[in-house]
Amino acid sequence: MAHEFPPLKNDLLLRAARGEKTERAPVWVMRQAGRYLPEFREVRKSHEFFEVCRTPALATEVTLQPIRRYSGLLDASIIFSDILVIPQAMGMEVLMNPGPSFPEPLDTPADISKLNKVVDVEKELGYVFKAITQTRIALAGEVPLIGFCGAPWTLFAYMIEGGGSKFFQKSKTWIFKYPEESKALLMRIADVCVDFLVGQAKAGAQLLQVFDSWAGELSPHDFDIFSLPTLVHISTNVRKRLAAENLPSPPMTLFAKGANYALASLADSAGYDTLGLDWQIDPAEARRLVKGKVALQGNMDPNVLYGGRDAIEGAVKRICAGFAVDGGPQAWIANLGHGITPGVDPEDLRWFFECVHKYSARS
Ligand SMILES: O=C(O)CCc1c2[nH]c(c1CC(=O)O)Cc1[nH]c(c(CC(=O)O)c1CCC(=O)O)Cc1[nH]c(c(CC(=O)O)c1CCC(=O)O)Cc1[nH]c(c(CCC(=O)O)c1CC(=O)O)C2
Repeated sequence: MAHEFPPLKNDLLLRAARGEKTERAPVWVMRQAGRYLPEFREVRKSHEFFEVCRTPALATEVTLQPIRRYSGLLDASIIFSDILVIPQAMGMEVLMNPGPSFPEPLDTPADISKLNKVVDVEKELGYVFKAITQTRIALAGEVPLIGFCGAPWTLFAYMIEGGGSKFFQKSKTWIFKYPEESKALLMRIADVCVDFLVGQAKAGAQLLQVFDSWAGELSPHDFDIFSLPTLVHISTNVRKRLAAENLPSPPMTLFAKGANYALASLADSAGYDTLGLDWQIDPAEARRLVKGKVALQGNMDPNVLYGGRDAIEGAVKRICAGFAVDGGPQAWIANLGHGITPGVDPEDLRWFFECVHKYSARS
């Protein structure tokens, strides 16, 4: 069922994602609804993390917090959720204490039988769809709403490591010792990603972002074998499924953190409109590698936000100049190179937004 939503008043994000010239760069930041905001910490005092994700009224409230606080400065909202809701939907328990931890990670391929055989995404993750629809209504068209999911390789690593990891020894053991079983599991995760993103688009998400946060742990060779095919599977099938129902596909962004080695090939053939960049690549070099085939998003080091106003202004100025095409913003979404961290002063983030408005403006 298609929903009727209030008309969109600010489409800078969608125009930049389509590669268009814009009067200034649209800006948002990954993790913009979160712990650096006192109003978020207030909600978290009385509600567990996954309770916020699973309760549409709470997810809507925290998604809107940065939009309210930075009214007129932010050009996108992102639905409050987490990449780890997919492993939960596949039957795994995930705790947040305070970082993610899986009491029963997958140890060997025999453990794959513990996962749900069929994942009913509507039943398991329908709460995200409800939150998206409610948030679209509450946004009243002020800015577009982004939906997202984790990429198969990153989720696979979490499911096997049982949480964050420094050396990725267990997940690497899987791909090198059990490559066929690994590829099959990665594709199973990819199928859930497809259902999840299609559901988010139908619920009202206006752009979809896939987070391959641990792509940089793979060698270029192994990325091509264990991640890229699943990323192509997702972009191709999300569009196909929506087209089959005569629905438009929202623009899609891939953030493959640490995989700047793959930028040229991702721009060529991964099937995404925008590639998100971490801070380890120079903007002009990224532009050169993608040859105008995709839009770019990023890429200020999130820790610059701890450096004070002059440092922030200097970095934004440099980045705006680095991404500019013919002297102005085109096909660029300003963002950090990864999520904002909990200790940032919200007023310093406001300054970041103000600097982007100032230095990216087409003269
Ligand atoms: O330590 C980490 O950053 C990753 C581990 C972690 C995850 N969820 C988590 C934590 C604990 C924590 O943030 O402390 C747990 C988590 N997820 C989130 C929060 C809120 C916050 O950061 O203050 C939190 C902190 C929990 C809390 O409130 O106490 C929400 C979240 N996760 C995510 C998103 C999407 C986005 O980034 O915009 C969003 C929504 C943000 C929004 O609505 O504005 C995505 C996410 N979650 C996660 C990852 C994997 C990252 C990695 O492992 O390097 C990623 C993707 C990424 O950031 O690259 C896993």
